[in-house]
Amino acid sequence: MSVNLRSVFAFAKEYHQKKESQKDIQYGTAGFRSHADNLDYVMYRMGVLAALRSRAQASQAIGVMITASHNPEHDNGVKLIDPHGEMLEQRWEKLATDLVNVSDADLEAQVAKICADEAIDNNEPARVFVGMDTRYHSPQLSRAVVNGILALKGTVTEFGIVTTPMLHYFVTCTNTQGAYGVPTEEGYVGKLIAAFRTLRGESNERGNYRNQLYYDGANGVGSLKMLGFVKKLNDTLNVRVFNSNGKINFKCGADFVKTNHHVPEGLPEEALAGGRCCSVDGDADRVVYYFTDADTGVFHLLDGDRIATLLAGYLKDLIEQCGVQLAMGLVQTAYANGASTDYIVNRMKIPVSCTRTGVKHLHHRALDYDIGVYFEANGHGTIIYSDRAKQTIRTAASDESRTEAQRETAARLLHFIDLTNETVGDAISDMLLVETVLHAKGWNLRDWQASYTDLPNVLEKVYLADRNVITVTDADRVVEAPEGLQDSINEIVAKFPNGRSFVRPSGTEDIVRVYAEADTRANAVQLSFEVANLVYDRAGGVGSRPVKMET
Ligand SMILES: CC(=O)N[C@H]1[C@@H](OP(=O)(O)O)O[C@H](CO)[C@@H](O)[C@@H]1O
Ligand SMILES: [Mg+2]
Repeated sequence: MSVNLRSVFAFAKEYHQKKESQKDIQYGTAGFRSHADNLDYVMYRMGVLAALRSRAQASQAIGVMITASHNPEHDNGVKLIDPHGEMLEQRWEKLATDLVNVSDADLEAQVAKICADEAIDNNEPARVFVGMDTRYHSPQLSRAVVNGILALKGTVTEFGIVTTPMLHYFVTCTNTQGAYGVPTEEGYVGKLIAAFRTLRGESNERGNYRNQLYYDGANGVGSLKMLGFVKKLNDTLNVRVFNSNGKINFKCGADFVKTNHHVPEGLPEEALAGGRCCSVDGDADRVVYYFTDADTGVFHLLDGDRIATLLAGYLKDLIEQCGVQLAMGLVQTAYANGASTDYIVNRMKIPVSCTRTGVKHLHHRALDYDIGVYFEANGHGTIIYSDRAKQTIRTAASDESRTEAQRETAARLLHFIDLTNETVGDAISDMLLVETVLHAKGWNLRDWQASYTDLPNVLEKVYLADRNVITVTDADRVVEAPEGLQDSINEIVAKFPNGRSFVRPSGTEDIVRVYAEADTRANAVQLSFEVANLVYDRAGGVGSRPVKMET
């Protein structure tokens, strides 16, 4: 097989043209994201790049996921998945950005340059997996990706509509020759359900834990797939799925619930009486829990920080019980609530590190531990176990010198590992892990919430003429430019007890995010208001000034 690079250009010129007026875009926190109307040429070129990436990685399978996750319906996006199921290597993000931003006329030369720089032999096979979310424009964009792969004579496997974490899983299973599981939807569902059933044991209820969950599917692929799970779960877990047929992420889903601190629309009336609820996002890689107090009507959120503490605490107990020595650590971002960090370090005695925003950074850091638990506050995260950890636990499960209880605990840990989608944050897998721990402890959400009290916090958006005038360092916590801005933020923060605030340009939207937390809601709101206005003044704010949020 020989590849004529001219075909890449000819194909693009004929079917996937880039407009002259198209502005440059960047491979951001989670790939390219934009209005769906602007993405056809981006998709085509990402198909081309995925084929090149596969060849650069000894013809291993590469994933291309078409989704804009929690963004509104009119947006779409694309992200690439590397051979081990992780996000695309950062060096290649730059290649992706450059490839997307050249003109059609320069496309052939740009592809040739990547081939030369990366020593890619286009006679080698290229293997690419393609998946998409439920947005109505995803199938059309998927055609563009497939055409890009075919222009480079790659082999395409189309998985159709899948969650982002499912596609990561398929890539990993394939490149491990099945060691991680069977790379099909049945293989994925079967692995999770088998582990979940075993961990649940005989009884579906225990202590304060009730076998009823209300699940907001964000009108996306997460609801579609959950409905499939529900059939197979039988009564092991009663899940009532809602928001399965409307506009994606519209007044629902994990991002809406976390950002607005409010129940989603569509929540069944009965759930308001203290029912255990969760929301996933548009591509089902995030999950948050919540309940409404039946007596007071107050809404309580259990976010990604909370999920991290629940899972890490449970794992720590199991590890101690089975008497193995494994180093465990937790990874957060600057958006983690200060109270959660304090609880993990001082009460749970688990080391915590803080990385830049974006799961690729957290995942990378979590690899430093035998058992690395990482979660963003918004509910995106997972647990990864080193080969050493798996081997140690496997040995303990059959070690006759240990007590029977220790062996059983080790066996339980192995099922817990099987229930985890280690490749990336996975709303469904994470939800089943949370359900497993709550069931084991006999907890309702109030019991879970009692472990620590969140500091009141605010997350706000500020619109600037160019968000990139703000640059940050130290895991997003310190502003480098414009000069002097950080000093001014520090002066404001110092006025508030337990105050903390930072700003950074978003990697997924054309905005700057301001985060603030303090001892009271009123103080968090005031702190955020002052910092947002400071940023608006010093960094070129556009549109109306930031207003004060409700307290
Ligand atoms: C504050 C926040 O939640 N930021 C999100 C958001 O990134 P931004 O770069 O902040 O837009 O989307 C990312 C992708 O889903 C996610 O990883 C990240 O945590
Ligand atoms: Mg998502």
